[in-house]
This record gives sequence, C-alpha cells and structure tokens, in this order.
Amino acid sequence: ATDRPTPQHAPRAPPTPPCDPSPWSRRRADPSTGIRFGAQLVRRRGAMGTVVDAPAVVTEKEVVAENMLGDKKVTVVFVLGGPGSGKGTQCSNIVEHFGFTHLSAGDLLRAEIKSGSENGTMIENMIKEGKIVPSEVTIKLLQQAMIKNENDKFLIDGFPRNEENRAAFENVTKISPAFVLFFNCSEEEMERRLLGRNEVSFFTYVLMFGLCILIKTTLFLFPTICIILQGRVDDNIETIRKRFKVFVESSLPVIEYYDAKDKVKKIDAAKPIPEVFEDVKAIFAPYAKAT
Ligand SMILES: Nc1ncnc2c1ncn2[C@@H]1O[C@H](COP(=O)(O)OP(=O)(O)O)[C@@H](O)[C@H]1O
Ligand SMILES: Nc1ccn([C@H]2C[C@H](O)[C@@H](COP(=O)(O)OP(=O)(O)O)O2)c(=O)n1
Repeated sequence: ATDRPTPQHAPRAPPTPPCDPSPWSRRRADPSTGIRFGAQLVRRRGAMGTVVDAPAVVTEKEVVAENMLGDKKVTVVFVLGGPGSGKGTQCSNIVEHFGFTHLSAGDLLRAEIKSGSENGTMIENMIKEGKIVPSEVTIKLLQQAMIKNENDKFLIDGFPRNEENRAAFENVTKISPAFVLFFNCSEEEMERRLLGRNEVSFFTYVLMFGLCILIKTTLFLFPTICIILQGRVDDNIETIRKRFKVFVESSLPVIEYYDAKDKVKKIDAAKPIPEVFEDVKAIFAPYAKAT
C-alpha cells in the first residue's frame, strides 16, 4: 500500500492483495449496507504509529462523485474548536434554525461505549486518556449515522481531530466539507467551562438522596444517580490538560490545512452564547430554512 491516496485518474494498477482485510474492505463487499467506497482499502501504519486504512487501488468504476453518500448528495460542515469552546452548544442552535443534523463524534463514541460493542473498552480508555480514537472506528460511526438519517445537511462536530482523521474520511467517503466552522477560544476560558460542565452542587446530591429515601430505593437508584451526576469522565483537570495538548498538536494543523484552502470560518467563541450565535447565524444565512 502507498502512503498517499492514488489519484482518481491514475491508470489501472495491478490489485494489491490486502495484508489484513479491514472492516472497510469487508463492508465494501457487503451490498446490504448500501455503502460505496471509491477505493479498496488496506492497512498501513499511520504517521503516529497507529494502524489506519488507506486506499490501495482505484478503478474507474469505483470512483464516487464528490459528496455522494450512497445515492445521496450531502452537505457537510465540520465544526472544530478546542474542548469546551462551545461547539455542541452552538450546534444545537444551528440545528434549530437551519435544519442541519448534528453529529457529534464524541457523542457517537460515547454511545458506542454504552452499547457494549467490542470496541467499547478501547474507546473508553482512549477518551479517559484524552487520546484520539483510531479513524476507522469514528468514520464508521459517522458514516452509519449519515446513511441512517434522511437529512442531507450535516454538522460534524469534533471531527476531523487530526490529519489521520481528515485524510481517512476524505479517502473513504470522498466527502469534502462545504466549510469549517472554527470556534476560537482561550485555554483559560475553555478550562473554566469544562470544569463548570461537570460541577454538581452538594445540595443536588442531598436532594437526590432524600428523594431516593422517599421512594425507598436508595440501594439501587442512588449509586446510578451519582454516576449520572458525575458527568463526563474526561472533564477533570488532568484529562482536560491532555486534551488541550492534543488539540494544539493534532487538531490545529487540520484547521490550518483547511485555512490554506480558504475553507475556515473563524468565530470568536469567548463571547457570551447569544453573541456567538449572532456570528454563527451570519455564516449560515445561505442555508436558512424556507418558511
Ligand atoms: N459562549 C459561551 N460562554 C459561556 N459558556 C459557554 C459558552 N458556550 C458554551 N458554554 C458552556 O461551556 C460548556 C462547554 O460547552 P460545549 O458546547 O459542551 O463545548 P464543546 O462541545 O466545544 O466541548 C457548557 O457547559 C456550555 O454551557
Ligand atoms: N474525532 C474524534 C472526536 C472525539 N474523540 C474522543 C477524544 C475526545 O477527547 C473525546 C471527547 O470529544 P468531544 O468532541 O465530545 O468533546 P470535547 O470537544 O473534547 O469537549 O472523544 C476522538 O477520539 N475522535
């Protein structure tokens, strides 16, 4: 396998035997998924030593038109920014006003953990460490979510988070974003917000305990409530710092990549939520829902 995607108009190359058939190549052979890929995929070593999928051979027949997902043409906006910059908050507003479907890579990964899938433990450990989950896992989840959903406009939040994410998504789906919405915010402000996101007052615990005693289910219900109140496992100061480091080292280069293509729309995310949304609205005006 080569390190670079084979150009779409490359002459037919002799097929490279897959060294270890990846989930992608297996799924490509399965017509029931309805997923079409532009290239046969084989495993290779990524820049950071992780195993990623890369296209090996592109035949003319297999080339898929840009931004087609199966038979569906889609508009994709990548929403990027540091942890706690307000991506999720603003995505909810965009969904409400502009009819996009919000796909949060982090939420999809957390749902995968809860579903008890075979990758669950690996994903959970990586999230606890503030690391980025291998692209093949995240892309599969995004792709499935886009295929299941009838909408053709998607906000992909928190993805691509590194070069490997970006290149693998482009290679596998042939989708390139309409633009990238980038929430720019200082680390001090993001840290404050993330610690606040996990904060639950002592009074809330006392109130919940009281309620459990009232309905006589303290033993079973209260520990469950405590787990829910605990919030996200990665919103603690130690993991937050690791996530900031990963953001600067791995995610900022992705933003720079799209900036060089003039695709980045930068938002000052340090402002209060309604003011940030005013700026977001101006960017999404061309996508306003017909009333
Ligand atoms: N502009 C803002 N000003 C202050 N707090 C904000 C702002 N945007 C979001 N928040 C709060 O910060 C926390 C993190 O926001 P969130 O949207 O979950 O960020 P992200 O998805 O980028 O991690 C949440 O508790 C949210 O309510
Ligand atoms: N493309 C992605 C997106 C998220 N993840 C993992 C690693 C991230 O620290 C966690 C949480 O991501 P999420 O986007 O929900 O949250 P933050 O933007 O960090 O607040 O999920 C990933 O591995 N790959």
